[in-house]
Amino acid sequence: MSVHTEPAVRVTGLTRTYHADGEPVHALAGVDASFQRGTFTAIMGPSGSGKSTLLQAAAGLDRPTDGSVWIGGTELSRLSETKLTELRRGRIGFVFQAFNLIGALTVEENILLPLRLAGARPDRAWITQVVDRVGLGQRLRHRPSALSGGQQQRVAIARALASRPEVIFCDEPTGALDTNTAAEVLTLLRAIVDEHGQTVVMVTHDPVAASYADRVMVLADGRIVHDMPQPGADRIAEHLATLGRSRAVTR
Ligand SMILES: Nc1ncnc2c1ncn2[C@@H]1O[C@H](COP(=O)(O)OP(=O)(O)OP(=O)(O)O)[C@@H](O)[C@H]1O
Repeated sequence: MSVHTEPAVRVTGLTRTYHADGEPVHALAGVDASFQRGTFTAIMGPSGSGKSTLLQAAAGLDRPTDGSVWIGGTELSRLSETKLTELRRGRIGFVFQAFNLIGALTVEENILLPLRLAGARPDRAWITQVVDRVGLGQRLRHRPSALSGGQQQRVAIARALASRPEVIFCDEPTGALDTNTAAEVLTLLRAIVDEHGQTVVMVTHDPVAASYADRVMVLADGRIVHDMPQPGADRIAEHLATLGRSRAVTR
């Protein structure tokens, strides 16, 4: 497979079984998916359908029970914990709903932290571009507590971009933001894909947030039940409602 055409992320036969009170819970029941470079995918589905589990496994934060995860040409299950940590720091960005910034560090220190932990020298030209893109040039010396929620999430996005990762995973990145601030953050994610060719995979419950993506994948009971090119917020909402009705009938 050519280096240029291989997907940024590929998962095959991905299975994750938890055990709760001795009973198996099949959070992922065999998921196959590829995420091409320079694309923005939204992952949706009812609560408990396996969205976060898929994201965590694809990002190497959790080891699947079975199946494979590829980041570019690297298969994660073959890596030692040390190599997996290195890969996460250098080749993957992660944006959380709760921002997860370090309160004692400045905005600039937060953005550079993953590079420092990796012992990597920051690419100053790239960092300047990222800071400009997220609009935080005047805030670099501030602490996160002095910023609004939207600004804090933009710091988290800059931090995720600092190492020029192959993919950025976002778990409900706008879940804690009001509508206008959410729109700013989603516009930024869209621009990162369009202007920098980044790959973004985002879990969201919000059809409007998903309408910023190129593709919408819907999970139910640990499986992909819809995988569609951007259908628009109204059709996304219809698909989710249909799913809710059919699940209600089958239970
Ligand atoms: N650590 C765990 N131990 C046991 N079961 C778990 C664990 N983590 C997740 N699960 C179960 O796995 C299933 C999938 O969970 P997951 O968090 O991936 O769903 P989700 O689609 O992200 O849900 P939500 O939209 O509510 O965040 C659920 O049934 C959940 O209860």
